[in-house]
This record gives sequence, structure tokens and C-alpha cells, in this order.
Amino acid sequence: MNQAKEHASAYASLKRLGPCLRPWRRRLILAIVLTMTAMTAGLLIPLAIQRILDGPVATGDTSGLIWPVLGVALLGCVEAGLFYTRRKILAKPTTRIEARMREDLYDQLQRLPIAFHDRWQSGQLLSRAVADLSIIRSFIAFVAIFLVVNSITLVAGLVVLFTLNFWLGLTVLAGALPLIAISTVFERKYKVVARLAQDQDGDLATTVEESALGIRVLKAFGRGPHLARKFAKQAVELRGTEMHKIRINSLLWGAIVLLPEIGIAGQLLVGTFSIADGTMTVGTLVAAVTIATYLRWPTDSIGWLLAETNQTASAADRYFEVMDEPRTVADPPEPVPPAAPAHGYLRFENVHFRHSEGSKEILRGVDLEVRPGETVALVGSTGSGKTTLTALVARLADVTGGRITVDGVDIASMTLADLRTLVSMAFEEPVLFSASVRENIALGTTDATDEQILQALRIAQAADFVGNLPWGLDTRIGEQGLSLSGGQRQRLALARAIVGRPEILVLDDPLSALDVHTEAEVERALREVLTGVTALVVAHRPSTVQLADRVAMLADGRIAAVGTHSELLAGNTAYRTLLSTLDAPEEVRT
Ligand SMILES: Nc1ncnc2c1ncn2[C@@H]1O[C@H](COP(=O)(O)OP(=O)(O)OP(=O)(O)O)[C@@H](O)[C@H]1O
Repeated sequence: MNQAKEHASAYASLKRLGPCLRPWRRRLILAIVLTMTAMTAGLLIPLAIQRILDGPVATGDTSGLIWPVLGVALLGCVEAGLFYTRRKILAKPTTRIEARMREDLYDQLQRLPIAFHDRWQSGQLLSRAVADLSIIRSFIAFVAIFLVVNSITLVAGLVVLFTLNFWLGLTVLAGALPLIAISTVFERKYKVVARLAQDQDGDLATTVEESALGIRVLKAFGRGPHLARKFAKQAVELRGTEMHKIRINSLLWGAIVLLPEIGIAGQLLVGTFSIADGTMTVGTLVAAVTIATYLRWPTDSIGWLLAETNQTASAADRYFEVMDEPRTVADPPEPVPPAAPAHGYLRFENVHFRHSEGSKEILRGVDLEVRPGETVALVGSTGSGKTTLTALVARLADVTGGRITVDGVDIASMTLADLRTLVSMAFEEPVLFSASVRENIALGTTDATDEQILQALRIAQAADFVGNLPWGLDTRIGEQGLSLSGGQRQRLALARAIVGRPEILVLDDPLSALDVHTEAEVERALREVLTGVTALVVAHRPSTVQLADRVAMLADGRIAAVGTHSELLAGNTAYRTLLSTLDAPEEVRT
């Protein structure tokens, strides 16, 4: 990409922040005006000094000294007061803008399809939600304002200098121009390294997060040292990139210190000769040097501010990368309400599914009906697509062909909220959140009463152990419920699935983590719930098959056989073979 294109793309990225800033534009403009006024006050101080030196100091007449001195003090107070006010009036908009963008990002993450989350590392999302948004906040609060103000101050200061004395102005300009050119070159290099550091930071966050979540697996397999080495390697890479950033910055700062000093030396040289031949006053030289010193921050900062601007452009790119992801699983433009009253009649009609364009088709024409109140167990060899099929019922992904209906209404034509009131799920891996038991169960339905929660816990055989927790329903369960046993977590996940009394229950083998005794208890309880509900249950164990009225066998992306367990056992060789590969007590197989 050439330089013009790069600038255009950084500008385009920053321009996209416009709508986020629009509600606060008056305050932002006021902040720029206040900062401009403060800088002007600062620029006037050297002119007052010139008056003092060429007046009272040169003539020895101190009678008129009071006004310029008061003027300097007043200008100082105005400058300080305006800087304070700028910070104060910007605090609210910048933190609000950051919070709003963070909320929007979180909302987008909730609405993006599972396929997106399968593709993206969570650490990358975390670093976008935290580090990148804080870069954007500091850009709005500081960098953007000073980029405008410092550029104007630089031009205004040079105009004042040229007005004081042409040659003094030229000397400062001769120092400033190469500095700005050098800064611009460094800034371009810095941008590339800054983006690399942001991405590496995201990778590092992913490793830390995954190691924290998977700590049990890592310990059990003794993989801690391996992960530690991976982490150390990533940390060293990030350090290398940060060192590269520091090297670029050091060279820039070298130029930033050297060139203005040379400019001041030049001013002193020109000024002293001019004073000697009587074409300049001492006051003018001191004023010019003071202005040149005052212009050092606006000059020095241009490169750094441009680098920060580029860093913000890449933070904005990273933010909008996520925000631009299409919400492929979304409400239809003209939703159809579910049938009323709902019966929970679930039908798969020639359902096809593939994960992405061109990838292998996992489901290749699934036809299956689950009648109201019926429980159908879904069996199939590993990788045959059972989990995929169940995920389609709650639209965690959308079918790529055919359709799924509930009571004759295509689920793709309902709102997601309506569909997810009708359909509830429990997964093989029960995920619990860092919250109270009550909050974890109430995820299943937003307006659950304590009575409904307790009823769901009783059915899932979880009421006793929850009752024994130190604060009952209010007990906070650790991150992902790690302080509970696998069986306890699974029972809470089941309670969550049934608390909203859905018409259709989809269970992706939620019994797999339970011991034989507890599994039997939950199965007994489930039988009660399943009476009034349509259920599709993925079964990995023959004992789970016992829950079902009928069994559907998935093979080669289609339903290869449907019938009762005994029918299939008696008449289907493939079913018998499949069951023989599953882990089960002998008595269940017959
Ligand atoms: N995100 C994904 N992208 C591409 N392929 C995937 C993805 N997730 C799963 N698959 C593939 O889809 C196929 C079906 O997977 P699925 O998890 O539905 O099988 P399953 O029958 O539930 O298996 P198991 O009994 O082992 O749980 C597998 O071949 C799997 O590798």
C-alpha cells in the first residue's frame, strides 16, 4: 500500500468513529476552542516579556512594570484554568463513548452466530473489548484535540515569530520542517509495529485465558510446563515487538530533542548579530526564543500524535472487524408468530447443513418428525452430526437446505426470542457462570420465580445439594461452576433447561457426566418432565436410549432408521452394531 492509500485508510478507519462522537460534538468542539484559547494565552506571554525587557528593563523606568507583570500572571491563570476545564468537560463524553462502544461490542458478540465464535479466539475479543477501546478513548480525550490544536498553534506561533523578525522565524521553521518530515516517516514504521503488538497482545491474552479455564486438564496431563513454554515464547515475541517500538521511539526522540536545540542555537546566532548591528532589540530575541521553546511541544508532539492516531486507526479497524461481522442468524424481516396454542410438533424436512461454503456437507437430507409430547433419542457414530442437528433446532446455526418447523411454522420465520421460548437446550458440557445458583438457573427464562426455580431443581434432582450449599440459591458458584462436581453442574444445567417449561427440549447427552446412581435419579425425574414435552435427546449410552419413545439413527448425513428401541434392536443390524460399540451395562442392551 502506498503512503497516500495508507493515510486514506487510516482516515477512513477514524471516520467510522464519527457516529459514536456525534452526540457529543458540541462538547468536543468546545474542548478544542478552550484548548486553542489556552494555547493563545501561552503564546501571548513572550510578547509581554518583550514589552518588559524593551521597556522597564532597558530604560530602568519601572513605573509601567505592573501592567505587563499582571498581564503575564493573568495569562498564566487563564491558560491553567482552560486546561483544567477542558479535562473536566471531556471526562464525561469520553468515558460514555468508551462504555457505549463496549456495550455495542458485547451486544454484537451475543448476536453473532456460533460459527463466528468457533473461528475467533476469545483473547482477541477480550483485547478488542478492553485495550483497543481504551486507546480509542484516549484518542478522543487527548490525541485528537491536540492534533488539531498543536497544528494551529504551530502555524500561529510561526506567524508571530515571522512578524517579530523574518530571520528568527525562518531559523525556527528550518528546524521544525525536517522534524515533522522525520516524525511522519517514523510514524509510518511505528504503525506497522503497533498493530503487530496489539495482535500479539491478543494472542497472549488467549493463552492466559485458555490456561486458566483448562487448568484441570493441563494439570491432569502434566502439560503446565508445555503451556508455560508457549506463554514464554509469546511473551518474548511481544517483548521483541515492544523493543522495536521503543527503538523507533528512541530515534524519534533523539531527533525531537536535537533539531529544536539547533534551531534555538541558530536563533541566538542570528539574534546576537542583529542586536549588535542595532536591527533587533534584546526583548525581541528573548520573546522569539521563548516562543520557539513554547512551540517545542506542538512540534515535538506531531510525530507522536500521528503515531497515536495510527494506533487508534488500527484499534478502530480491530473493533469494526468484529462489529462488521454479519449477524447471519437473525430475526426475519417479517416474523411469523408461533402457532397458538403451541403443541411442540417438531419436523425436519430434507434438512441439509454444511459449516461453510465449499466444506463437506454434514447433514444431507434429514427427514424426521418428533410428535407432540414424544421423546426421540438420536443415536449415531461419533462425528455423524448429532450435535449439529440439535443445534439447528434452537438456530445456533441455520440450515443450508430444507427447513425445520414447529407446529408447521418454519423456525427461520419466527423471531429468535419466540423460538427460544419454545425450545430449550442442555449441552454435553454444562457451562455455569460466575453468579448465584438462582441467576444461573434463571438464564433459562427471564422472569422465573423462586418457586419455579426450586421446582426445576427438584425435577433435576438438584434441590437437595443446592439446599445444602451455604447460602442456598444465593450461593455464588465459581467460574464455570468449578467448585461443583461434574454431576452437580450437569443437574443445574438441566434445571436451567426446564425452568421455562419449554414446548421442546433438546438435550445433547446431558447425562454423560453423571454417575450411574445420579443418572438414574435424573432420568426418573426427567421422565416426569418429558411427559408433557417434545424432546430430542442425543444418546451416547444405551441407558439414555431407554428414556425415549422412539430412536432415530443418523448415518451418512441422513436418518437411516427410526423405530422403538426394541424394533430397531430386533430388525436393524447397523443399530445393533452401533449399540455394541457404546459403553453400557449388559441389561440395558436388551
Ligand atoms: N465448527 C466446525 N467447523 C467445521 N466442521 C465441524 C465444526 N464443528 C463440527 N464439525 C464437524 O462436523 C461433524 C459433525 O460433528 P458433530 O459434533 O455434530 O458430531 P456428533 O455426532 O455430535 O459427534 P459426537 O458423537 O462425537 O459428539 C464432525 O465431522 C465434525 O468434525
